[in-house]
Amino acid sequence: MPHFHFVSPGLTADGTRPNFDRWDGIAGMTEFYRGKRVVVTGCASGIGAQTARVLAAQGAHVIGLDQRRGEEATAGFFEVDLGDPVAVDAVAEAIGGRVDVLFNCAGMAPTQAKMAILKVNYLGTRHLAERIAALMGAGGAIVSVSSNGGLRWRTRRATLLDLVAQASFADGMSWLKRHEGEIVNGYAFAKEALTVWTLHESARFIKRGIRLNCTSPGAVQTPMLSEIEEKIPAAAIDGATDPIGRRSEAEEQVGPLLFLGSDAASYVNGVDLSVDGGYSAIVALRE
Ligand SMILES: NC(=O)c1ccc[n+]([C@@H]2O[C@H](COP(=O)([O-])OP(=O)(O)OC[C@H]3O[C@@H](n4cnc5c(N)ncnc54)[C@H](O)[C@@H]3O)[C@@H](O)[C@H]2O)c1
Repeated sequence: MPHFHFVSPGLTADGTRPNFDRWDGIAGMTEFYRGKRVVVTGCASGIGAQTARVLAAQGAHVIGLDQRRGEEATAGFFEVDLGDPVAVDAVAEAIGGRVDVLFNCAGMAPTQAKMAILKVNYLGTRHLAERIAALMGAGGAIVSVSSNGGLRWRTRRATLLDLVAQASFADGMSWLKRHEGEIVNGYAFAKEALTVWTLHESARFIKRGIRLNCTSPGAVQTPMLSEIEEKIPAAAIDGATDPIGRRSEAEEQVGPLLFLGSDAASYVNGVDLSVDGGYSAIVALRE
């Protein structure tokens, strides 16, 4: 059976350019996910739960992954700890078949232990993406939720590229253990690594017709932010909501994610899209 070679309805056979006979650009975005097989991590809560909900409403076949079950009803669900590469391999095997789009929304809060965060938010997320990419054909897309907590990746570019060059989960883990003492903020470093991995690997993935992009949200009102607020004063969090002057709702993160995963973004690759009300723009001009 010639499966795995997926041709997106809106793209040419090599998956890299719109088929203008059938393509209706941005107008087709709401129809894009109908019948698509989509994997969403972190589907039990917050941004992942909202992403899974909207995708299901748009007619996608949503396979949710999380370390625990949430209230969202996805067509399929796998319980998995993204910090466990053997479990990630088993889930990718169990998903099998063709996958059209992967949304990496799962993540651990900055309040958790440093090495656990690095393992889940970077190493495990990357490992899953590589495994799911093997189930995609030309026209596939991977969109990860990074963070504007990682917006200073340029200040550590060489170090982060060295980490990204570690080919396997185990190699990455050894690298992190060797450099543990130098990593001050595990959450920021993990998000910087995820962003740099996305930018770097996008050049490689696109040769297979798979686009790789990420979003960097600012403060989003989810259970994770409530957890953060128990340790960090609300005023410090709201300091990073400048200039829009309010926090994001989880739903407001979904549109940019769905856009990047769809054919409406067929020429968008290797992008870190800030979804933070303009905060990173201010920082970029200031620094
Ligand atoms: N909330 C914010 O302010 C904010 C800001 C920037 C980026 N982000 C990022 O957005 C993403 C979604 O976060 P959220 O705010 O919706 O948080 P959330 O806590 O509501 O949801 C995160 C989900 O990830 C799952 N998860 C955590 N560790 C896991 C593991 N080891 N294996 C499998 N699943 C795991 C959790 O069970 C949970 O369902 C995260 O990557 C987070 O870092 C959030």
